[in-house]
Amino acid sequence: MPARIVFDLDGTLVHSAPDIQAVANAVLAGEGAAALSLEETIGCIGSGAAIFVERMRALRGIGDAEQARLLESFIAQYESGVSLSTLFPGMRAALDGLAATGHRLGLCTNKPIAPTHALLRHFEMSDLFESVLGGDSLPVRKPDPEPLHAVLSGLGEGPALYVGDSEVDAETAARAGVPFVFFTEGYCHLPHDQITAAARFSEFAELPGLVARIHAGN
Ligand SMILES: O=C(O)COP(=O)(O)O
Ligand SMILES: [Mg+2]
Repeated sequence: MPARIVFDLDGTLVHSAPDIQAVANAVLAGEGAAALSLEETIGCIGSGAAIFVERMRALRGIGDAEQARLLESFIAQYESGVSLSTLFPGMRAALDGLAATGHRLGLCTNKPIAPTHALLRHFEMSDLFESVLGGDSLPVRKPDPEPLHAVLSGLGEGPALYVGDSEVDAETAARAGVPFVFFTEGYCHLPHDQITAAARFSEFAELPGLVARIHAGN
């Protein structure tokens, strides 16, 4: 039976941290603050742009009074940050294969919707997803289950799965009552044995088999 398969974006489909790092460092340079390493950047990703900027400020000792101004500057530059991002190996082939099998694909990310669409356009992936929501599309964002429910409603009926890379995604899926599939090569902030998942994978070539197995109930 065709399933509704919803994906996270940053750290799941796309290694986008180098672009986010570049935008963050442009903002920090304007403040005369030291640049973030890639590792520090990854530690700030997962809960959307406002939390990213809060964590970035905390790392560099920049006070709360600067939040609104720095967030505005970060958002203004975010859409242009696509050229340093790369697709996780085998991702496109796996998703094309799932779509060709009749599964309906959606995207539920905490990245704001404008840079989300910019990244999808850059990688010519917009047509893959029938339903797409970003971190600023609704009044609430992940780990609130509402965005995942809303993306799933856009995909009609059928069994559902959420595929993501972080503790935020695992919590979202659990709260939505949707089985979680954990991609282990992304930006998770917890030890992987603390992530509850119906299945986990490190290579996209494994994903179509996992989807078939989960829906066969074994
Ligand atoms: O932008 C973020 O902080 C996280 O984005 P994601 O939900 O696609 O991982
Ligand atoms: Mg992610």
